[in-house]
Amino acid sequence: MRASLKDLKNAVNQVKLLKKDPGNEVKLKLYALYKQATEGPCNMPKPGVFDLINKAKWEAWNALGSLPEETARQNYVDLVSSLSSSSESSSQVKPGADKEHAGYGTLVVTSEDGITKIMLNRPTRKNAISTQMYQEIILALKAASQDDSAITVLTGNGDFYCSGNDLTNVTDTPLGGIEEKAKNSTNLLRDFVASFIDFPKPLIAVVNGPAVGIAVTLLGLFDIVYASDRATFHTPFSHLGLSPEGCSSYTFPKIMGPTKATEMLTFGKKLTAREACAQGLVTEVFPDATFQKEVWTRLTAYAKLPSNVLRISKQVIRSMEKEKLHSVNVEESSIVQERFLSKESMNAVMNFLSKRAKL
Ligand SMILES: CCCCCCC/C=C/C(=O)SCCNC(=O)CCNC(=O)[C@H](O)C(C)(C)COP(=O)(O)OP(=O)(O)OC[C@H]1O[C@@H](n2cnc3c(N)ncnc32)[C@H](O)[C@@H]1OP(=O)(O)O
Repeated sequence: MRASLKDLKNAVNQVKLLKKDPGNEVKLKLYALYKQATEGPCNMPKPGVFDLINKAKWEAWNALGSLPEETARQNYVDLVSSLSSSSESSSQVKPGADKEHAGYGTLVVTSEDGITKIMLNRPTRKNAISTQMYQEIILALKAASQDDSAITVLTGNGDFYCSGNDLTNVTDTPLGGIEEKAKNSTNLLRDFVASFIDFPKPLIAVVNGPAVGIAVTLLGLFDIVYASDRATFHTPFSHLGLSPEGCSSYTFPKIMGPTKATEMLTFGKKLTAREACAQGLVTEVFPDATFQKEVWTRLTAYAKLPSNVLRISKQVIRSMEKEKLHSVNVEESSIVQERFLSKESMNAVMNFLSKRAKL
């Protein structure tokens, strides 16, 4: 059942009773969701640069875009309920209770009911993957591969699933110059993709909104992909002077055939969720209004199956491909390293950054 207005009111009261201050970032998130749930999309003029607090509030609300009011209400209630349980669990850890894993700056990682959920948590940047986020996802997958959950889920916070590689990643050039930056970045890219290839349990993508770039290509390495009907799938590599990664040069032609894969990966054709489902990249599409409820109900049931059997089935289905996927990953990463240094790629990034600066 979706959260009602009464649930929202109760959750607002619950916030006042929290034992632990949830911190400014979470408070901003609560503010934005409340405004979206009660007033709809942000309709206020952007406050001036020196009005720091109101500007931060405005940005958090505005970042929710056209998120429907009922979804914002549900997200508010869910967030408060997770805060209440984590504030309880800090004083008394109940076996099997929702457990938030500490130590991540760009992710929220929780384990509950046999499911480890890794949520990308940079909603104001549309969950773009910063260098820190690449490193934290590698760590979170490593930890999830060893915990006692049956399945692992990757999803996004806010209105986007993920806007792909953070295009500002290239701006902090090390002493060794741009060549060293390209080498370090593509080593990280290779290790990041390898951690998906090697992940031993069922890995499920809950695609809550648009996905771009590497967030799309990686989907070929997931075991199930559920998408909201609001999600889109876009790989603008040629527009960025880049080449396909995430093993997509191998998985996409296998999944959808070489010509459809070429339209996406070479020509940057953006697919709707239904088109992506028809082409086999997405397992099932759900209406956005019921997406979270339907998906989590189903996953909770799946996670009750014996976890060792789920692991074994995944190995049986995927193990034959592993060696091939690793060699594709190494090859793709080395081509991306060259592309990073190309004029087309540098110009595309500079273009993006200068457009941002003018806003
Ligand atoms: C270290 C290893 C690296 C190896 C990887 C190499 C291979 C590359 C893989 C890729 O993923 S390529 C794809 C990269 N992604 C993009 O090109 C997307 C760029 N962003 C956009 O096109 C748009 O922002 C959007 C995602 C379509 C959203 O548009 P919308 O109008 O809804 O919101 P915005 O106002 O544009 O975004 C809000 C805020 O977020 C910033 N942002 C969004 N995406 C990124 C990003 N990928 N990198 C950095 N920043 C991003 C955007 O600039 C806005 O910031 P402010 O202007 O508010 O400061």
